[in-house]
Amino acid sequence: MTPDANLPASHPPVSFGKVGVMLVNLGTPEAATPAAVRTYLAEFLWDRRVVEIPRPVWWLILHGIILRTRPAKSAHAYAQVWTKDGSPLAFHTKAQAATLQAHLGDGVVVDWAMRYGQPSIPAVLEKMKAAGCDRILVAPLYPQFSGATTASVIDKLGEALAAMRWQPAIRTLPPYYDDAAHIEALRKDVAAQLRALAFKPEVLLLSFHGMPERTLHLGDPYHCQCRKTARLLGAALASEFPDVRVETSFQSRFGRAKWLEPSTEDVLAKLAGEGVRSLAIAAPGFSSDCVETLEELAIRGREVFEEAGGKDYAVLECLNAREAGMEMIEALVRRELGGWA
Ligand SMILES: C=CC1=C(C)c2cc3[nH]c(cc4nc(cc5[nH]c(cc1n2)c(C)c5CCC(=O)O)C(CCC(=O)O)=C4C)c(C)c3C=C
Ligand SMILES: [Fe+2]
Ligand SMILES: [Fe+2]
Repeated sequence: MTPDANLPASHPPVSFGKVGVMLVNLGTPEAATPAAVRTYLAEFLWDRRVVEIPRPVWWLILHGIILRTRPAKSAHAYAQVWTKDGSPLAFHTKAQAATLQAHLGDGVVVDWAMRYGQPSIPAVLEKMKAAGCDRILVAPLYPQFSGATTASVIDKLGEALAAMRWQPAIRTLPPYYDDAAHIEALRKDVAAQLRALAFKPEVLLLSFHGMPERTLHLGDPYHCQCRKTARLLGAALASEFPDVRVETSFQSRFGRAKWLEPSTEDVLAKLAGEGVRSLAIAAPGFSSDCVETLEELAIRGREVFEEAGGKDYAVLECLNAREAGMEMIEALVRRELGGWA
């Protein structure tokens, strides 16, 4: 459709007809400094989907305690994994979008956004609209659904759409925790990395990000979806690695409430204490490496395992923008675009 010659000069450009795909991940600080981490955490931890404590009480705890202490500690963790291209999470998400763009070709506009911080979902939505997109697939890059992650992306999207006069048609990518394409991508990628290790691990630990346990009792499917991913991946790996025992755990505990168990830290110490000497760890709940895999698992996890008597320890890479993961994302996206592109 061509712009209407009778439009007043003040009218924004009007063009239609393209399809957009927006990959969305969590978000990350702009720099590995306490100030930048504070800004990031202030937005992230104020989200009602993330912390469900009533607001006035939570404001006092967040601003009175957490934002005074945690930024320095977290900035130290980020500083250990920061790259010349910035935060690993942003770096990998950007690479995934570029690779997907190359796979899908110029007929589709691919971009990436972050739930917290930049590039924001509203800004990318406006950018896609300006590029002529009138149909947009929003793909939260979380295999397992949780209120704190997937639903929060949809909240932000709804908020952005509510502020737009003319808006595109929207589809969202469903969780893909048990999708055959996802399990096969994980199997291929994990198997290749296990084969390349200098040692044969006795245990493959699948570590997922944790959630407060009460969210499970309130009906959040996250825990069950993590368990199913782990069961399917374990079964898929069994024929090539019959002697590797697969275990599951939950990492990154935050706050005082009870979180999903068993905790990754406890499992690492327990396994080493029971005599396990060699262990590989994978994080199939993260679509890309980030501070939680590169610092918490690769640095602190190793310390826990070695201090408890473990010897050989390896953290496998997430799917990132490598072939197996990108083929899977492409397949899921193409399926969702059916009839659109
Ligand atoms: C993969 C799924 C994730 C779930 C579920 C999740 C829940 C969740 N997280 C916090 C608190 C923090 N998470 C932090 C980092 C972080 N979390 C995820 C993913 C999930 N979080 C990712 C990918 C990252 C890495 C971001 C990066 O920049 O690399 C952090 C910040 C780091 C720190 O200070 O430890 C916090 C805080 C809660 C409270 C929660 C569920 C309620
Ligand atoms: Fe988190
Ligand atoms: Fe963490």
